[in-house]
Amino acid sequence: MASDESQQPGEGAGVSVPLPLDKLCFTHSQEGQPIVLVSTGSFNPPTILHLRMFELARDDLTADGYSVLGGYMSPVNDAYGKKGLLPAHHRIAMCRLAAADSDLLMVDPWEALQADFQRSIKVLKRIQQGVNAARPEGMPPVRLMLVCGADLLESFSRPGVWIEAQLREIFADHGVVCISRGGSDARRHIHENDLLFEYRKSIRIVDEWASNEVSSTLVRRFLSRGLSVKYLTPDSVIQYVKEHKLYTPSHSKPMDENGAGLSSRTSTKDNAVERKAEAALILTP
Ligand SMILES: Nc1ncnc2c1ncn2[C@@H]1O[C@H](COP(=O)(O)OP(=O)(O)OP(=O)(O)O)[C@@H](O)[C@H]1O
Ligand SMILES: NC(=O)c1ccc[n+]([C@@H]2O[C@H](COP(=O)(O)O)[C@@H](O)[C@H]2O)c1
Repeated sequence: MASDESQQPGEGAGVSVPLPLDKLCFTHSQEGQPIVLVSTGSFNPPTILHLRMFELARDDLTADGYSVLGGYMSPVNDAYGKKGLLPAHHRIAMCRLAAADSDLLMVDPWEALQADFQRSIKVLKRIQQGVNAARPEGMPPVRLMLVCGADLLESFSRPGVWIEAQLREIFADHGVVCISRGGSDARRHIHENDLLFEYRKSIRIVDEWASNEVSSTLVRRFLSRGLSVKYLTPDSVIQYVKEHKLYTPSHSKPMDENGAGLSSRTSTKDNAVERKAEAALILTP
């Protein structure tokens, strides 16, 4: 299905960003259909559960004969405007630190560096193009799958949040790996929603049997109260947070303090200028 197919890898509405490819394990491709995983989100900050999602998804797909070549975290654009969202350069830096120890995870800063909010389908298409352009000759096309928690799956049926045609494209062309999460019943949600039910075969539900109550909200709350977050997020992220004095009570104020709108999905001019200035720095891993 068509969606920005004309867009070249690394090219968006704003800053051109190379796709990191260093951890992609192209040699796995002989073992099964090649898959690359992508998770979009705030990652504010990344937690161990964000990292776990990729491990769970890889195990589940591998057990069914797929070959997972790598994975990407794509931090959301500042214009998403979620309350307390730190500027993208901090979230990109923390995601990179969190991904450093992973054998499959990379961070694609493209979405965060664009002039405006980007729909997830665009992120999937961009990474799909970049990965396939780099794949060795003779390898079958690599499929990009969206990895998410059950709460994100629930948002698919929230009016005005997603575009139905794009959801159909995500299901039909990519597929979703949905990780169970306390408070969300993914199976029931699929049963109760006609669109999700229609595409139920494109949604893999993976149960996390270890306790997974950790969220970025919890980590931010602990940090703003001066409490320990050790074992909830990697030590390198904790170090970064300390060095940059993030998630102190002043950082937890709504986004306008940081230069972006609260809930409108458009960025200010100042934000765009700042983002361009930061881009050179961010593009260097
Ligand atoms: N504990 C978890 N279990 C399953 N999925 C999770 C978990 N934490 C995050 N995710 C998933 O990771 C993706 C990115 O999430 P996000 O950055 O919004 O984290 P979050 O912890 O939900 O954030 P916040 O608490 O700030 O709302 C989403 O698909 C979300 O569902
Ligand atoms: N239509 C869309 O493509 C769409 C809608 C809502 C959220 N999203 C993405 O889902 C993620 C949700 O992140 P949070 O769970 O932190 O709100 C973000 O990366 C956001 O870009 C995409």
